[in-house]
Amino acid sequence: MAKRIDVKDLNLFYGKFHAVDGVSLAVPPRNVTAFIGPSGCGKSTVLRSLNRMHEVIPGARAEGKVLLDGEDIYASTVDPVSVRRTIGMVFQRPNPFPTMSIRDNVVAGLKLAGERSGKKLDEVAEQALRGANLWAEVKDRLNRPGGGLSGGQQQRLCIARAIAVQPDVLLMDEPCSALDPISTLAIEDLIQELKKDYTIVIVTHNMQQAARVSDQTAFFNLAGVGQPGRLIELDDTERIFSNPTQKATEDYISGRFG
Ligand SMILES: Nc1ncnc2c1ncn2[C@@H]1O[C@H](COP(=O)(O)OP(=O)(O)OP(=O)(O)O)[C@@H](O)[C@H]1O
Repeated sequence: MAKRIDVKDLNLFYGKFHAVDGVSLAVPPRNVTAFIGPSGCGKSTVLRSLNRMHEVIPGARAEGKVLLDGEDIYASTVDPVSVRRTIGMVFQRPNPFPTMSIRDNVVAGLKLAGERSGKKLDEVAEQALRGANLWAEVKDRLNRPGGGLSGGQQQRLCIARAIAVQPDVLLMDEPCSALDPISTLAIEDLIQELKKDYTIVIVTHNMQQAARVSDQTAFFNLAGVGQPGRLIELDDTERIFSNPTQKATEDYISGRFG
C-alpha cells in the first residue's frame, strides 16, 4: 500500500509561464507531509503534478521526475489514468456526485474499473466508509443521495471514495478550508488514522493544522509576482515551526508575511 515519493528537479509550466522551479523532495511512506507558503507559490501546482493532474489543464506541462517507489510516473510507458488511481486526490470543496447514493459514491471508481458484484461493492463501501470514520453516521441511509450529507460528512465521503480503490498515496488540497472547526477536527483525526496505511501530502493555509497533522513540512515561496515558486525548506514539522534554517521560513511562520 503506502509508497514513497521522490520528486527530482521538477519544473512546472502553464504555457510559457514557469510556475514552479526546480523542486526536489522526498516523502516517506506512512507519513504526512504538509505544503505551506503564501498564495501563488505553487503548492497546489506541485500537489497536482504528483498524480499527473497538472497536465489535464490545457497548455500545462511538467519537466523532471516524480518517482513512486522508484518508478517514474512520467515515464512514456505509464498510463496517467492508472497513476491517478494509485495516487488519489481530495479537493478543497467536497465534490460527491450529489444525486448518486452514498454507497454508489464510494464505489464509483470500482464500478468504473468493471467491478459488478453487488456483494463485493457492498463490502468495499462498508470498509471505505469505516476507514473514513463515516460508517456509523450513514449506515442506515446508504441509498440516500450523497448531496444530502453535511459538508464535513461529504468531505469524509470523498475520502471514502478515494480510499475505496486502495491507492498508495492520498493527496489533499486544503481539504478543510470549506469546513467548520468540528468537521475540520474530524478530518484531522482521520488523517492521523489514514497515515497508518497511506502516504499523505496535504496543502494547507492553516499553519496550526500543518503543525497538528504533519510529520514533515515543506515551505514554498516566490520572489515576486510573475516569478516561479520554489521549495525553500523541507524538514521535520517540529523543526520548521521551532527552529527553521531559512529566514524566509521563520518570517512566514511567525506571520511577518503571507
Ligand atoms: N490553471 C492555471 N492556468 C494558469 N496559471 C495558473 C493556473 N493555476 C495556477 N496558476 C498559476 O500558477 C502559480 C501557482 O499557483 P498555485 O495555485 O499552485 O499556488 P498556491 O500556492 O497553491 O496558491 P493558493 O495558496 O492561493 O492556492 C500562480 O501564479 C497561479 O496564478
